[in-house]
Parts: sequence; structure tokens; C-alpha cells
Amino acid sequence: MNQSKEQRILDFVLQNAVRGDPCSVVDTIDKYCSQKEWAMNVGNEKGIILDKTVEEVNPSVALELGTYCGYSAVRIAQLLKPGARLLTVEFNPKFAAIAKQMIEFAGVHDKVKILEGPSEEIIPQLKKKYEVDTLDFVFLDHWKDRYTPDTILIQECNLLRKGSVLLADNVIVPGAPEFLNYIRNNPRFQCTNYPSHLEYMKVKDAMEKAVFLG
Ligand SMILES: Oc1cc(-c2ccc(F)cc2)cc2nccnc12
Ligand SMILES: [Mg+2]
Repeated sequence: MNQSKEQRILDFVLQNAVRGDPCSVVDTIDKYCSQKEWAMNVGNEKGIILDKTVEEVNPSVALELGTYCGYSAVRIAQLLKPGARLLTVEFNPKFAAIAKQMIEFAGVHDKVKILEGPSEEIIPQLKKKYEVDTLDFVFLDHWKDRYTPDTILIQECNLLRKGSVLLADNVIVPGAPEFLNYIRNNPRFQCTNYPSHLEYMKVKDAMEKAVFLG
């Protein structure tokens, strides 16, 4: 049965990265996806913006929407302080299975919990089922048409506190115009745009940061 691209990425990491070394896992995925097969990891250029935002927030509880192969989950997890945790939501069971192995190989599995299923079902479960009080940081990197409804749902579930930070990938490519319109015109958020490029390409992309004002 022929392998998926995501399985090929994982196999390349298992063969070429250093077990227990998150940096080597991230660098090895970037090497494969820049030289062999493009894939929708956030990549290193936007990854540095992600890193700086995570370091600035220093979250105790972080949520990621869109795990894919686990690249950004590994990037975020390696920056978390002791006791802090990342909950990452993945709808596609095949991607979740790859990400689970990627996260374990990187040695960050004690900080990361993969929640498999649709974000609209999982977000309302975060408080009771996953013992979340509020989210300090949210990385939106799933289907662009879910950015706005999930941001509204997160607010409805009372998951944000004054100072919670949202960071959204791909606001130019594939693009999330409706989300940008929503978040930039919402007085409860202070927005900042970070121009960058689509992972592994020269195409312009950007990330949008939105701080919840309470
Ligand atoms: O970073 C990303 C890039 C793309 C993507 C696909 C095809 C293109 F041609 C260009 C960009 C899709 C994504 N979906 C979900 C989360 N992140 C994504
Ligand atoms: Mg993305």
C-alpha cells in the first residue's frame, strides 16, 4: 500500500533526526519539505515568529488548532516552562497518528496532548473534560474557514482571559479575509500583522496576532 507524504516525512525524521532533540526534529522536517516534498508545516520563517510569540506569552496552557505532522507542536512544546502544557487539536486521524509518533520521537510528549476530532466539538470540552481554566495562547493553523467560528466559540466558552494571545497562520495564503475583518474590527482584540512568506516558498504570507483585552 503506497505511503502518504506525511508518513514519508515521519520516516525521514526517524532516520535522520536525533531522538529526544526537538530542534533536530524541526530542522529535519524543514530539510525534507524544502528539498523533497512541500508540506503545510508553519516552517522556519513563520516558525520564528511563532517562537517569539510563545516566549513573550510564556503560556501555562496553550491550544493549537491544526496539528498536522506535529511540527509546530514540537516548536511550541520545547519552549514551554516546566509544568506547562500544549493541547493540540487534529481532525484527520491519519495526521494525528503521524503527529503522535513525531511528538514522542522529539521527546516532548509529556508536555503535549493530541485531541483528535473537530475543533467545534473539542473546544466546548476543554474546561470540563481537559481541565482547562483559561487559555494563555492559541495558535490557529487549521482550516481557514474555521478561524472565525472557533474564535467566537472560544470566547463563548469563556476560555480567554485579559492578555490571552491568539496567533493565526496563513492570513494571506491560503488567506483568512473574513477572520481578519472580524478580529481587526473587534474592540476586544488588539491586532498586529507579521508579514512573512509561505513555508518553503517565496510567496508572501503573514501571521496575525490578536491580544484579548478582556
Ligand atoms: O500553512 C498552510 C498552507 C496551506 C497551503 C496549501 C496549498 C497552497 F498552495 C498554499 C498554502 C494550507 C494550510 N492549511 C491548514 C493549515 N496551514 C496551511
Ligand atoms: Mg499553516
